[in-house]
Amino acid sequence: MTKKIGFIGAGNMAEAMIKGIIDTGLYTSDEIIASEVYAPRRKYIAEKLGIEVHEGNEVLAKSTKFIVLSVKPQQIEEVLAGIKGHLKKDHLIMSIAAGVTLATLESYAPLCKIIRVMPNQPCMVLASASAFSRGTKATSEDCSTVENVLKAVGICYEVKESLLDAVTGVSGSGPAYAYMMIEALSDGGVLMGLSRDVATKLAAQTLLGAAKTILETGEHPGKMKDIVCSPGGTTIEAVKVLEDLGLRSALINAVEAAALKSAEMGKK
Ligand SMILES: NC(=O)C1=CN([C@@H]2O[C@H](COP(=O)(O)OP(=O)(O)OC[C@H]3O[C@@H](n4cnc5c(N)ncnc54)[C@H](O)[C@@H]3O)[C@@H](O)[C@H]2O)C=CC1
Ligand SMILES: O=C(O)[C@@H]1CCC=N1
Repeated sequence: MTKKIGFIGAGNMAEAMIKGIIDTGLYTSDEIIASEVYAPRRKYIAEKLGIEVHEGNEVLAKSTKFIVLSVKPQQIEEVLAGIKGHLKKDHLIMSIAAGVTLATLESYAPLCKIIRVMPNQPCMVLASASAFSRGTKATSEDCSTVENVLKAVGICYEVKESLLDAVTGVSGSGPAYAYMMIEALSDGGVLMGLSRDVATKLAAQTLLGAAKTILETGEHPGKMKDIVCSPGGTTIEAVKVLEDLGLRSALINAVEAAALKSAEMGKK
């Protein structure tokens, strides 16, 4: 057991998390191992992040006690079946797969301690929002191990497993909604004559600034919205358009749709 952490599946999320963990100094690149079936991806990750990347998952299971399952939900069963013989009771498995329940994970790896996490993609810039639930064998120390990783790359909360679907709808899938908003705001800026580059940077910084304001002041978003809306001014004209077109209900329905999909995936 020479490595501190191992990622099975070196895709987008694994890359984002590993980059965040290295950048923040929690683990060094030589303390991290990954396994990945796709050869060009192995080469890319090894070169970009300077970590050991293997084709098979067995080496990884033998090299570390802390395994992150970062493959797609549909691949979890096959991956765990493939390394079952190497999984011992001191292995801690952190799954980030959407919709795969603790009960399902525990049925695939009955000896192991398991924690189910819903992170989000901005872990690569140390600004992720995650939540986790512990399985029946996971100890408080295991939760701390997982929290150390999640807190190194952002904020995290422990929640009841039944709430992880809601977390998926808000923050797991949420970056996609925010990227769409940035893209659309930028389109609006271009429509009104700004260059694409300036419009995108202004839009992104505006979402970042609004988010920082809520997190740092703890103020209600509605109160801050009111402060921006001058009586008879420009913003309230735009707010009326957004209300007429249903921005709020579109977002509420989007969160519900993603959460329901996550719950549906958990029933399989
Ligand atoms: N993309 C996102 O923003 C988020 C994704 N998640 C969850 O994270 C997990 C990974 O998602 P992504 O990184 O987006 O997917 P991805 O498709 O980019 O990464 C999965 C990687 O696993 C590799 N792989 C497939 N089978 C394998 C096997 N048997 N052994 C080793 N490697 C194998 C694939 O080649 C691929 O590189 C999913 O379960 C998803 O539900 C959770 C939160 C956010
Ligand atoms: O779309 C998905 O299924 C994954 C889980 C949350 C974000 N991406």
